[in-house]
Amino acid sequence: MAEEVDAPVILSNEPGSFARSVLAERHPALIKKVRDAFPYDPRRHRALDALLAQATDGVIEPPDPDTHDHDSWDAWSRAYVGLSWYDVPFLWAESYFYRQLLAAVGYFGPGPWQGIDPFRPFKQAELHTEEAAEELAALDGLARRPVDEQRQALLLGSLWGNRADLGFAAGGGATGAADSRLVADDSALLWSLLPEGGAATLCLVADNAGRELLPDLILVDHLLLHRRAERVVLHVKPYPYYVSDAMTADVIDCLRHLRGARGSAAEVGERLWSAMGTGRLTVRSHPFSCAPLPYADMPDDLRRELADADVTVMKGDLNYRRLVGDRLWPATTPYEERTAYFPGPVASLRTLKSDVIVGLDAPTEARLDAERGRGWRTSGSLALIQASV
Ligand SMILES: O=P(O)(O)OC[C@@]1(O)O[C@H](CO)[C@@H](O)[C@@H]1O
Repeated sequence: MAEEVDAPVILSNEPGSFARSVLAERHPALIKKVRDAFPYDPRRHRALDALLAQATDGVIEPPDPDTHDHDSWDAWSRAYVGLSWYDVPFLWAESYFYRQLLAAVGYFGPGPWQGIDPFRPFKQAELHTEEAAEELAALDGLARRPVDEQRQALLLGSLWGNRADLGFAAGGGATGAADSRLVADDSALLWSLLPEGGAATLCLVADNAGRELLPDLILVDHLLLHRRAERVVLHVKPYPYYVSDAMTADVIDCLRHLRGARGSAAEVGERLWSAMGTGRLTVRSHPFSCAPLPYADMPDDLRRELADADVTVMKGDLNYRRLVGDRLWPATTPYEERTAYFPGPVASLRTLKSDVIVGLDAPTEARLDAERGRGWRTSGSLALIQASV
């Protein structure tokens, strides 16, 4: 969809910028981490080394002709092949990096490494942390609180769960900053879209696995149990992406983990397991979830599907960038304006981990700039709940 906009697209070539640090520091560190986490053969090592050289000092190479997604990536990369990774849109460069990393480790196969998620060890470790255990144990106390209070607490749990992003942690970002707060809170509008007994369909576009997906699933259970949603469609990624993004395997891991816990957490796990069996909870993995494109360019089948939902909730920073467009918008650009193309009501639950932000009022922006300098946009210590109908 062609759009008349003049906000600059985010590239990674500005010295000192957040985007540049992701390509120059985060991606090389990630290659090393993946290389060390598996006993890859010499061929995989060579492919990873080649990707490291290419992505840091080289130019963009075309996708391998033998891969299943060659045609899509060939079309998406035509304008960028031969250019420096730093001179193309940040969103595109990151997405292609993850796709090339998977190709390097043999994920797309055929071969012995086909389907082996290179990020799985890190996602698994997340599930078994002390913090994750404490969060599940806290559900027993929450179950004794009034239902409205539970619902709001679970919404905030799902929102702040977005800080548990392993790509972000690899870049040294805050994971539990003390100065956390919301810069926008449309939760009342969001709840008005999910009235009790309203037989709503909620589409939840998930972000990270592990410590973000657990609270997402716990929120979903609450909404199904208390009839704020009759049906929930959970969108996950079809392949490993942005380190810790959730796939179907990660949903299953979380459900098993919940069922194996004690008390309220185990009950949540049992209910969600049955909800998948009855179709009240469905998992979807649309190929567009890993496309290097904004949601404004979503294909018609996905558009139709999202149009059927009473509300779509987008989790996380990357979904936010794709929803409003990965550009340096004035922060006071209305969220409604940037999401006007969306086929139904949409909400964002996101901690702020990149330069993109819309929907702020001018005094809030001025206060944040004065109090925190420009770093507030990327530190992960602030969050927002935005919605438009
Ligand atoms: O979507 P998520 O998990 O909330 O965040 C993904 C993220 O860490 O990745 C990008 C850098 O790699 C940032 O834009 C963003 O903060």
